[in-house]
Amino acid sequence: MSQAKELPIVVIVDDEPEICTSINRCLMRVNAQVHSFTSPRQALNFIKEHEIALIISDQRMPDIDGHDLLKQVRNLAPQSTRIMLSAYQDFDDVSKSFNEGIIDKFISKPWKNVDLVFAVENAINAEHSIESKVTSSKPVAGDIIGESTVMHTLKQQIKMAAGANVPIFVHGETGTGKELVANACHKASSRVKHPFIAVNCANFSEQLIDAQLFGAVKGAYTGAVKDSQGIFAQADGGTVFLDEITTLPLGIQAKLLRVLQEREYTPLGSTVCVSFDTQIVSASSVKLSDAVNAGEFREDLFYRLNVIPLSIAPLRERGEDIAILANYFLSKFSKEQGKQFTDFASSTTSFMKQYHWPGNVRQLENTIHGACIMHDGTEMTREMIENILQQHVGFNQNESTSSTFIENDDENVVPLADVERKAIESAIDKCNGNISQAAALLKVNPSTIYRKMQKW
Ligand SMILES: Nc1ncnc2c1ncn2[C@@H]1O[C@H](COP(=O)(O)OP(=O)(O)OP(=O)(O)O)[C@@H](O)[C@H]1O
Repeated sequence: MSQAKELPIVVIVDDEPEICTSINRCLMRVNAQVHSFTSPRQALNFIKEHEIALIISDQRMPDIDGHDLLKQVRNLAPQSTRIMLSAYQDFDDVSKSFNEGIIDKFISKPWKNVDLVFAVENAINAEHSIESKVTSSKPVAGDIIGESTVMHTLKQQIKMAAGANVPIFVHGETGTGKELVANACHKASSRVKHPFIAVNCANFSEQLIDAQLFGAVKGAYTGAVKDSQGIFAQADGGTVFLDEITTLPLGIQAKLLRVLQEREYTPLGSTVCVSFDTQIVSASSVKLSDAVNAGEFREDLFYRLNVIPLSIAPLRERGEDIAILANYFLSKFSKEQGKQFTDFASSTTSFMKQYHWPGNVRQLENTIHGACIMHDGTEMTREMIENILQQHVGFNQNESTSSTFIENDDENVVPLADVERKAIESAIDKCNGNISQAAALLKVNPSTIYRKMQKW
């Protein structure tokens, strides 16, 4: 066999010959044989005769569209990596193709060459290092623990969203792992070697968040004693994670919209425009659409940021993940604390599966951490967990019909919002009204409490 034949085969399909040519040019430095087709039918005929490693297809084509083409390729060459090129407005269709296992990744048009090369090289390297490639085992979103169907779907969506180079919005209750997901999107993209910088929008006044994001020149506001670089500049080439985006003051919402539209910003007090290249991931525990309806968030900014929406289910809705996460945290903290814990008593596991976890994974993590510090033994009992919950959120061991449990009897079910409110109010009471201390007890940001109080 000649050297050329051993190179992995990459197929490009786009009805526009210029697009084929520019992808070809972009992949010139990739170690692969690249074949391009303007006709999906010709591409299929080629694929029937050759073992391909990867296919990049346009989404909208006359005759056979990208979805149908890649579906056929999945059947003909299930081991191949399938990338769809798409204008992001078609995200719903792309998402469907993805969930059906038809595509592995999508890249928006116009694409960045670095993203395309990164995706192709990754796929080819994976292909070469693992004889039989299993798509779901690619090392993406690896830090996210969870085997439930919803978490599998989320991990797939992260793989797809990373590198698409359009804004991603992550929604989930407090402590569900929004920052973790944002970071996974960063790590799975070609921006991985550049910084990932997170900023909690709720922690600042309008002026400070402006300076924090876009920088400020000396004297722009009281306290600006020297020029400062904003997060957009610091994260250049990487990712900016804007947490609790709905708390952004309206003035900054307007500025952010302009910045995203024009791809440049002006530091506070300056007249010089600065262009930037960063991926934007934003997140909120409030649905963006709800914030828009409540008049707290600009609708035009909503459309800009919500291009790829990712949603994380609350922990209580993914029972099988509770045991997996709990075991992971037990082994981690037991080791860290020099303890002997190796397992949970079976009653502990069923207790943890029944509990509502209003603070989600963060609360589970902190509870097990606390139990590892405060208790000893080889098996972690239900009492140890209850004891920590009692200290943190005033959980009452004697209340058999405790509102913190998921009840089977519909009439006794207490809305989660009430459970959460009770936990927060009880923590605030314990701290004599000190929100920062209450937040520390609940292991959430003070901004989370302020936001919820505002809502009540
Ligand atoms: N699926 C998961 N696997 C492993 N750790 C997780 C997972 N989800 C969350 N965590 C852990 O839970 C904690 C909270 O996660 P994170 O800060 O990402 O949540 P969040 O939704 O951004 O919280 P907040 O709404 O308060 O900003 C972190 O320590 C994180 O590592």
